[in-house]
Amino acid sequence: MASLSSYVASSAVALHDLTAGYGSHAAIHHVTGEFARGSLTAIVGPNGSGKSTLLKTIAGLLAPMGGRCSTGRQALAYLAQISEMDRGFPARVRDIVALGLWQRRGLLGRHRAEDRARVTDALAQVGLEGFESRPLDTLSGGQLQRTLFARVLVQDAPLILLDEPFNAIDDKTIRDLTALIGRWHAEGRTVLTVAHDLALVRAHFPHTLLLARGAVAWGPTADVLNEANIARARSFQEAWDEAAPWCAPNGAWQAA
Ligand SMILES: Nc1ncnc2c1ncn2[C@@H]1O[C@H](COP(=O)(O)OP(=O)(O)OP(=O)(O)O)[C@@H](O)[C@H]1O
Repeated sequence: MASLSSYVASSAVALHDLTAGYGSHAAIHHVTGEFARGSLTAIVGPNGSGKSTLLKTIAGLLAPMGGRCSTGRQALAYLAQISEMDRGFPARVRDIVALGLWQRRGLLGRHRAEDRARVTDALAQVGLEGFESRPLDTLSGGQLQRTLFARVLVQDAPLILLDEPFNAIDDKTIRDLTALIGRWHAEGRTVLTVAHDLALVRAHFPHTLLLARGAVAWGPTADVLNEANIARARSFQEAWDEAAPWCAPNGAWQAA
């Protein structure tokens, strides 16, 4: 068996017996596995199964309650669910996209001509030419998601975490954004995407993690998304008990 250090080095994200949640409530339990460098993985599961919690923990926004989550300190781009965003924030499209530069320039750093060109180029790549000055609160849902993808483009990170990027957007936007995700994958980046549409996952994501507070199945999408696994994930959800102790002592949610 590989040592933990070689295991971590060969992966972009390594989870070891990871438990994470809020206060005393563990939302994900005893998850162990790795996202290989350069892999493209969909994270699927019922509502409340811990998908966003896992992404937030990988992004470093939540500390593990138990176990470990290692990203090897590589730069990462994290896109929260659009519903978590304050659409009334007084900003223009160019400001939101330029936030992707902060690791390079600092939050208050002056932007150079090359930075402005980068922002303009990223907007063109997501089909938003000429949108630089548009206030955030005038964008449609699809335009906002395209703006956020432009920010990820500008960030140029090797690890990309996307939380439900296909929610409430039309088919054309979904096609354009999945093409962009496919390009990031072809460039060798590691991409983790929370998604609900299993047909879309089967068509575009080579790997899948099926989550129901623990990893029900994790591997090639065709192996993971079978009827038995999907039914198992659903049954975990139906068995959910809000008053349960914070964590099954034997890691009962873990994949068999
Ligand atoms: N900030 C929070 N404080 C307390 N509990 C939370 C918080 N955020 C999420 N939870 C709880 O953690 C559990 C997992 O939530 P999470 O958002 O990770 O699920 P999800 O799989 O992303 O769901 P969905 O598909 O509905 O977005 C749920 O029971 C949820 O109520």
